[in-house]
Amino acid sequence: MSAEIIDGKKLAITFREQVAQEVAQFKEQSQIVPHLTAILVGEDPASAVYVRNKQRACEKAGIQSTLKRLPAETTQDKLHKLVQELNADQSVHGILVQLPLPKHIDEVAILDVVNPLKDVDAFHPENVGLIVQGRPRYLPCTPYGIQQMILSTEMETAGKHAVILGRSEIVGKPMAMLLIQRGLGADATVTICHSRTQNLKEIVQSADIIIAAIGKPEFVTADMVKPGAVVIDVGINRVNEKLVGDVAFDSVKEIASAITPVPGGVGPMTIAMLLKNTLTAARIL
Ligand SMILES: NC(=O)C1=CN([C@@H]2O[C@H](COP(=O)(O)OP(=O)(O)OC[C@H]3O[C@@H](n4cnc5c(N)ncnc54)[C@H](OP(=O)(O)O)[C@@H]3O)[C@@H](O)[C@H]2O)C=CC1
Ligand SMILES: Nc1nc(=O)c2c([nH]1)NC[C@@H]1CN(c3ccc(C(=O)N[C@@H](CCC(=O)O)C(=O)O)cc3)C=[N+]21
Ligand SMILES: [Mg+2]
Repeated sequence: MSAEIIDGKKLAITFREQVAQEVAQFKEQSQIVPHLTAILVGEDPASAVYVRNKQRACEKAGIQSTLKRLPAETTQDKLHKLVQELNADQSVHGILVQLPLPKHIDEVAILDVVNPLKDVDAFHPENVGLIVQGRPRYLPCTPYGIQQMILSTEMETAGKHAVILGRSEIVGKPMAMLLIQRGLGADATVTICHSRTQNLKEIVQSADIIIAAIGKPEFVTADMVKPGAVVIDVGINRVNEKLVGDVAFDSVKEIASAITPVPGGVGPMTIAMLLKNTLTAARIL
């Protein structure tokens, strides 16, 4: 039996329409246009895709979006000052610093400067702390989108074994935090795997839910997947000009009960959640 393909693009459109309605209402009441500003330093293929799609999505939802492009050689100090300027700019509600930053930049030091109230990625330690404590201000866009996709399958997550591949601050770690919370689309038993994990294949084989976020094209193969598992593919890899995920989609879909495609899966949902967070930012500022 072939898996249900979780249509992230379609689900994202539903969420974006909802946000667009709320944005329109908010504008009418407040006369304020929600405004997201992203900073992109240098070039990164996954960031390039993100930048393009999110600009378009913002426009459609009635959210103003600005992109600050800086050359790869930009100094720490210059970037730091730009973030401070945006913090002080009353017309900017959401600030997003595209990751990864160039090697010579201290990423953490920059992210720490973002006003936590404008931190729509939820990377600031204050926002991470609130997530860990189960009282989020902003939900991290990619994990939040993934949780919504899992909810859309109507699969019970309570008590299930979720195995996350990757321990990044942007996907793996916050994903684990959402799935261990009490409540709907959560209450899972969570294992995080990374490049030092032993017996990774056996651990993944025991998963009811697999979330692959390592950035290795088609790393998760059919022999690693328990029949009936739900498989979420976060990977955005460019292979011969094509977008490929971290899961060997064609073979895994024959074993899984549900699976997300790349493109058309997690990516569009990440953007939908970013729009939601930008509206939240405009409301709380
Ligand atoms: N669709 C979307 O919305 C988004 C997609 N992405 C994509 O998701 C992927 C992951 O991104 P991100 O989380 O930023 O990744 P990072 O590169 O920051 O982290 C990768 C993680 O994977 C682990 N890892 C690498 N190789 C292996 C391996 N062979 N076995 C087990 N673990 C491994 C690393 O382990 P260690 O810590 O030990 O190095 C690390 O924890 C990328 O393709 C990225 O483009 C990212 C964000 C959003
Ligand atoms: N501070 C920060 N926050 C991020 O959330 C962040 C980041 N930096 N750096 C880069 C990664 C990557 N990322 C993507 C989001 C959406 C798509 C996306 O829209 N994907 C479409 C692509 C469709 C296409 O254009 O081909 C899809 O998968 O269907 C891709 C990649 C967010 N990231
Ligand atoms: Mg660095």
